[in-house]
Amino acid sequence: MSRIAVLGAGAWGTALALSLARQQRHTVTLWAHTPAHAEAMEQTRENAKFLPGFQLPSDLAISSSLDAAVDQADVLLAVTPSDYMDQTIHAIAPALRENHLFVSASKGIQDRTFRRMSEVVAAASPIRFATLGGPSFAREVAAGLPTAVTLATRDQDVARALQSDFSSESLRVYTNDDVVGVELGGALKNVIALAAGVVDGLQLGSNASAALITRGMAEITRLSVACGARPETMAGLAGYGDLVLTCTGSLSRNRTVGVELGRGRTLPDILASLNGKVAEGVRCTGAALGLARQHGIEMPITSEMYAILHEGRSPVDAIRALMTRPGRDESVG
Ligand SMILES: NC(=O)C1=CN([C@@H]2O[C@H](COP(=O)(O)OP(=O)(O)OC[C@H]3O[C@@H](n4cnc5c(N)ncnc54)[C@H](OP(=O)(O)O)[C@@H]3O)[C@@H](O)[C@H]2O)C=CC1
Ligand SMILES: O=C(CO)COP(=O)(O)O
Repeated sequence: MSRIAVLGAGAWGTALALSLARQQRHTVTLWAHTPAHAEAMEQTRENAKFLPGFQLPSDLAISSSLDAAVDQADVLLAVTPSDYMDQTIHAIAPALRENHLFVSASKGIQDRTFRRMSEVVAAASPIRFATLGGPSFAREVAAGLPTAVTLATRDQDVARALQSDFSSESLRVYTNDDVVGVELGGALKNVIALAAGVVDGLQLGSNASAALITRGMAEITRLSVACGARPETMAGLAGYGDLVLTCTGSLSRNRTVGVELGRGRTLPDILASLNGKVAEGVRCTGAALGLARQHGIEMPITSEMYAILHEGRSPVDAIRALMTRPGRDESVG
């Protein structure tokens, strides 16, 4: 039994809190950063804003006090959008104890610094760290549908403890010591999912979709390995698994943003219709390119996606540019 604080009451934080609370062996608190959101969930026992349709069990505590949530927990499961990770770890740093474990379930890379979430956390605190990745739409986890995820940490004792805490009949948890690979797999697939959505929005067919996903994986792997990841991690749940899910699943917000771009809608219009829900790939595209430049890695799909998002490039021109690049040997990656 563990005392777990889920920091972030969006769709994913709520689904994980539900999954943990339903095991009936942990004490679980779900922290929302606004009192209004916490009060609404408390009154309705539902997260109508981000994950409607699922009843929150009465023993799942809801709080808008970060200090209280952290003080009463041993495991801190951070599920904010990645651009709030820095703010969150700095806010809780003074309250952290030696026995606290910090698990990041956010999928992103910090703007400007190009830091992964483990690096953002380590810059603020020496707390023991793990990251959760893999193909896991929040709604399906909340519905109790079978899901497999990867939990990565360099500390084997932490890996075993968290694997036991998170595992249930519907959530199968694999461990991995490749934190870099799991973090970059989760962050970079969002960029490729945007591009896969563009391909579908333009109705370019199944051949194009399969090619985009495969060549997307090639560039994700190139950059991740250059950053220290193992190639086999990229072939696992947090790499290929999450890429395939997000590029093909209709529940993906990143893919949905890409589909709408492909259909000709503008980015501000699409983002406004997300109503505060995060599509991490939109911000991560620039950070991924920055990281790639630091490592001298070519990222053609990511570059074209950046041009569509931020430089007014038309989706049709971006696809033409990708198709007419100089010939390449597939065996070099
Ligand atoms: N949705 C999914 O299926 C999955 C999402 N993820 C990842 O989980 C992370 C969170 O995504 P998700 O739960 O979907 O988010 P949602 O789009 O559902 O919700 C947005 C979240 O942003 C939070 N937020 C807004 N402003 C702040 C702030 N100032 N400080 C802290 N939090 C803030 C909201 O908190 P509040 O509720 O308190 O207002 C809410 O939790 C992302 O990195 C995403 O990639 C990973 C796997 C699956
Ligand atoms: O990361 C996810 C599933 O593993 C969710 O993807 P989206 O953020 O695109 O919805």
